[in-house]
Amino acid sequence: MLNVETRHAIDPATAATFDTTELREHFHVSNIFVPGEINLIYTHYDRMIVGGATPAEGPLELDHVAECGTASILDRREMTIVKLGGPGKVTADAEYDMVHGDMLYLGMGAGKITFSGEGRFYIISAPAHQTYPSRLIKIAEAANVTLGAAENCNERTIYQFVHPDVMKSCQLVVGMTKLQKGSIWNTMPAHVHDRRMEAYLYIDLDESARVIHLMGEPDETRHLVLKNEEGAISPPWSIHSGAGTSNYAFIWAMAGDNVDYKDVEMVSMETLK
Ligand SMILES: O=C(O)C(=O)C[C@H](O)C(=O)CO
Ligand SMILES: [Zn+2]
Repeated sequence: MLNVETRHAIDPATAATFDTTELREHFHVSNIFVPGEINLIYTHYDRMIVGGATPAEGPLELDHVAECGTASILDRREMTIVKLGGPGKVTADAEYDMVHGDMLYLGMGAGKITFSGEGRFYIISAPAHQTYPSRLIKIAEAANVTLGAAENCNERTIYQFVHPDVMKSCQLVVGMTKLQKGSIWNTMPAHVHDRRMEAYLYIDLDESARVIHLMGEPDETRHLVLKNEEGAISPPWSIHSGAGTSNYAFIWAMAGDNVDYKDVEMVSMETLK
């Protein structure tokens, strides 16, 4: 069963008027992993799609998505699939066996996608203009950078999977950030990047743990309280940062005008409100 929800783009002045329910309606990503279902959110931020596939009784197929207006979803798109939980398999232009934390890049034209096996598959897709080779990327093959310090509670390693230092893609830049035990802050100091939107999915949290995700323009911030395997859609004008009640990991994914991870505007602590 395929469900697709459309999220229209919200401007910062409108977002500043939202109450908690409205903020969550527009920016919160939840309930994407439902056994036997593929659930997609088609955003109008760089037309990024985020979603989940959770095979239960048998394999799930992703092919025609009416919102994309093509015969098959990857006819004019690229995709990254992240494996969460038990092992599983993706079949598209080839067969890919995946374990927790693996990322699979599927290039434009890779065809119908079949998900099978255990656990959940996190799906990220953006429009593409040419075909780059599909590739299964293990964490050991990702570029990585360690940032922060234990005394600032933000010691973390940023693993860059779909990134120019590792492989070519059209728009997608995707990775996973893992916080050390005792560290709770991601992306603080915060940044924005008007050239690219971003989506976060928080993972590896205990049932009772939460991340207070910060969003909004730097001088007009709001928050979303998120649990395990929930996320946030970050418009290009918004900061995306968070503090957890424990350490955690998260998957970040961007699409937009460039694939330059370092092309960001840092936000000074004086600006944050
Ligand atoms: O912990 C961090 O800092 C991040 O992982 C930041 C994200 O990768 C990001 O926002 C990329 O633009
Ligand atoms: Zn960012």
